[in-house]
Amino acid sequence: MRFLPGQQPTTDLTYGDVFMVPSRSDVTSRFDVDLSSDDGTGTTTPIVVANMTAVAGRRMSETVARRGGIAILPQDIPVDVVADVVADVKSKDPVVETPVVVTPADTVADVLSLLGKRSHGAAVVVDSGRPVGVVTEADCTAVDRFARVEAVMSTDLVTLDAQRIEDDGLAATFEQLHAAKVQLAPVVRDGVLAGVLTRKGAVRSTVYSPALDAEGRLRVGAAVGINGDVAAKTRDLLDAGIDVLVVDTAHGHQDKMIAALEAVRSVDPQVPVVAGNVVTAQGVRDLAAAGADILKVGVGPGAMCTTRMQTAVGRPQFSAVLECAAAARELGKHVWADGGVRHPRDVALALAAGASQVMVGSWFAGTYESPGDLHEDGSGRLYKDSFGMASARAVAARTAGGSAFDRARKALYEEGISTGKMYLDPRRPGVEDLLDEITSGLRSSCTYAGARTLAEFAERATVGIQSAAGFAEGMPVATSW
Ligand SMILES: NC(=O)C1=CN([C@@H]2O[C@H](COP(=O)(O)OP(=O)(O)OC[C@H]3O[C@@H](n4cnc5c(N)ncnc54)[C@H](OP(=O)(O)O)[C@@H]3O)[C@@H](O)[C@H]2O)C=CC1
Ligand SMILES: Nc1nc2c(ncn2[C@@H]2O[C@H](COP(=O)(O)O)[C@@H](O)[C@H]2O)c(=O)[nH]1
Ligand SMILES: [K+]
Repeated sequence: MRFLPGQQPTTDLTYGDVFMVPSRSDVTSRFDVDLSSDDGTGTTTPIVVANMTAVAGRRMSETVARRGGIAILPQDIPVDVVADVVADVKSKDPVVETPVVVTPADTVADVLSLLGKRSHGAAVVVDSGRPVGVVTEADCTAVDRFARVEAVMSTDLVTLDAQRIEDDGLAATFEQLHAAKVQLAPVVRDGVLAGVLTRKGAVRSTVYSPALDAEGRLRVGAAVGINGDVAAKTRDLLDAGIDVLVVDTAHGHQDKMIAALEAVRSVDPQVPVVAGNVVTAQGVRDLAAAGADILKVGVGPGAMCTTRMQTAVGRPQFSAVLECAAAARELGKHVWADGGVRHPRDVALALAAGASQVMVGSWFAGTYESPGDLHEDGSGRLYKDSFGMASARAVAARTAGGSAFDRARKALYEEGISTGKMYLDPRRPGVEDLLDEITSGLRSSCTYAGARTLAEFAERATVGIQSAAGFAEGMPVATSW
């Protein structure tokens, strides 16, 4: 990446401070851009779901890996639960999606409480393993909430055979759904429900490639903190089958992190080890020397984060990524840009600055696939609760096993908000909708720069510095001014 001629920055910059100019390009289609990362994590979409309790769980992990990204399960989740989630994610099909399933005897209230778990807008009704109907939210309106599913479901079913999907291909399957005027259909194998395929899912599976391990199963990562028996926890996580290990703490450039990395290396992990967070070249060098393959960059840009207000510590994220990526490149290492991503442009800028991937937290909290319960705010808008991993809420959960005295001491150090409210975008309520928005923006950014790969993008991108008015000019204007 280079700055426009004459524009060497004299101050640290964040995503909003910069823009990219187009360069002459011989990339004629956005579909020709390869978004795979080159950092050894096996992702084909450079998006990592942040290890936050309000964001990364089993549905998120499965859904994002199917579209080429990877989720990191938070350090606060007990290891046996991580093992269970990893096994579950790895049991999922890379193309056929996991449906919401109900039985004919369930109630409309049951359906309504479950529909928001996935983005399909429908549940499959199953009897003895076989699909017998489909029920949508529309089927559940203006009926008694205790009405049984069998009374409201539609039974003129279009089902897809798993083998035929493979034989005919996804484009033909899409046409079949289109001709039948349905948005989704249960997928069966020997008559038994194997999953569901939506029209959008069929299209997406032709545009994205899933992030798969050597055995063709979806990938998922997990985080470990720097306290306690780091080697033992690492061993347990590796035994659970994780594909990436993130060693995570707020202040990554500290001796305890270096000791934690030594503990991690002592168990000889055969998966990439990510460590952070840092924002300086020296932080990169020290953690790389201690054994990190990938450095996680970002102090204070996170939406749930109060570190900068509490401590004045941090660094505007674009400059932090730029400096850390340059230092990492010299060592043959990589960086992940972690936090502060609110628009697709931020992802493009982080990658232009040299990150191999971008970590997204709070933005993804506001989706059907995040772990939280769906709430309605009284005006009809849907939202989910989000909270920082250093918030009082998370600290209380993390220290639950400690003595009351220790918990009271820890509670003094709150560096995150406990009460974030992340609204679902009615036009993009699912995480795949956000991935579509991000990756289409990013593919387009790459063609503007004349890049076919992310490595070419980081090399070719030309960046300028803008005023607040420059940034505002780029905003769409939906009503007259
Ligand atoms: N990217 C960011 O800007 C930030 C991210 N977070 C996230 O919150 C989660 C919890 O992290 P964390 O608070 O580190 O908790 P951890 O449970 O990982 O513990 C941090 C350890 O580091 C010690 N420590 C020393 N200096 C600091 C410091 N300035 N800030 C925090 N700990 C320090 C603590 O000791 P002692 O308690 O005795 O001081 C403790 O032993 C992580 O997921 C982290 O990524 C949190 C804040 C900022
Ligand atoms: N200072 C804090 N940082 C936090 C906290 N919880 C998470 N984080 C960091 O934010 C990113 C995600 O950023 P986002 O803008 O996408 O939400 C995450 O990966 C952590 O590094 C916190 O409580 N305090
Ligand atoms: K912030």
